Amino acid sequence: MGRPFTFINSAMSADGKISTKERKQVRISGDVDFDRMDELRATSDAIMVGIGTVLADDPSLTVKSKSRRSARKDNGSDEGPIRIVIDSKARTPLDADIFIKGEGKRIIAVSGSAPEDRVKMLQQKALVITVGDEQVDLVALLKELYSMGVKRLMVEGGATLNWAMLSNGLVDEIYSFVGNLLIGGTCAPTLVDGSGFHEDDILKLDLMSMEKMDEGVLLKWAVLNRY
Ligand SMILES: NC(=O)c1ccc[n+]([C@@H]2O[C@H](COP(=O)([O-])OP(=O)(O)OC[C@H]3O[C@@H](n4cnc5c(N)ncnc54)[C@H](O)[C@@H]3O)[C@@H](O)[C@H]2O)c1
Ligand SMILES: Nc1nc(=O)c(N)c(NC[C@H](O)[C@H](O)[C@H](O)COP(=O)(O)O)[nH]1
Repeated sequence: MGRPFTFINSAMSADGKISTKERKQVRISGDVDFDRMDELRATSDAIMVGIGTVLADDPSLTVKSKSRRSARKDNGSDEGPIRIVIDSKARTPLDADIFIKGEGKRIIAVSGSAPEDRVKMLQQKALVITVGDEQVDLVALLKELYSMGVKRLMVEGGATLNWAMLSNGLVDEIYSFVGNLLIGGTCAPTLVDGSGFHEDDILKLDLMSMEKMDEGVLLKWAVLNRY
């Protein structure tokens, strides 16, 4: 059984950071890049983020453009893609914007270590999928999403989830907007955090395109040696 075509979309500073050392959000994208992100959301079957991003940014993960929402509904889809949180311990707040804003299905992926009472509460708001013992088993989850009809999956970070998806060979392409700012900070999250690749298995990319956008540059990469 297959898995969805999966791409990471992210914005990072010129020094590779995706937020500050306190994990505070920084506006990196310009208007054109935010609109490009909106188009990607509108043309994806599902959008996935990690719980760290939900707790730090409380993103709605909604499609902002009314015409894009209408086009989805004209095609018989919900106005927004399925919104998925990778949340081992079921920590997604019940008043998170992904529950309050926009239409469309929500999925919370938890692991077997998630407290039963938290799982039960989240089941009022979303489809809860339990997969994995301590952390969410992303390989198994993507297979299940594919069987549910998710053929095109957008991953919007953050740093740790990007690492997990890439190190499991689950990412086909990376679209990275590099903004005209420097964030600095040893502890500031980067595009890919996690435990890092060993020098013998560094992940290789193929540059698909590069274009000036807003005050920065949009880089599109194909991920090699993926599964
Ligand atoms: N600039 C951007 O494009 C962008 C996009 C998204 C997030 N961010 C920033 O990134 C930061 C959040 O990144 P982060 O790394 O703290 O959190 P994250 O969003 O990457 O979530 C990681 C968490 O997901 C959970 N998880 C469950 N199963 C997992 C698995 N198999 N592998 C890995 N994690 C698993 C763990 O609790 C883990 O800590 C925030 O500061 C946010 O502002 C920036
Ligand atoms: N693409 C992008 N450019 C940025 O400059 C920036 N700071 C983020 N940060 C990721 C963040 O989690 C969400 O992209 C925003 O919070 C959007 O929020 P919505 O989902 O639209 O509510 N993402």
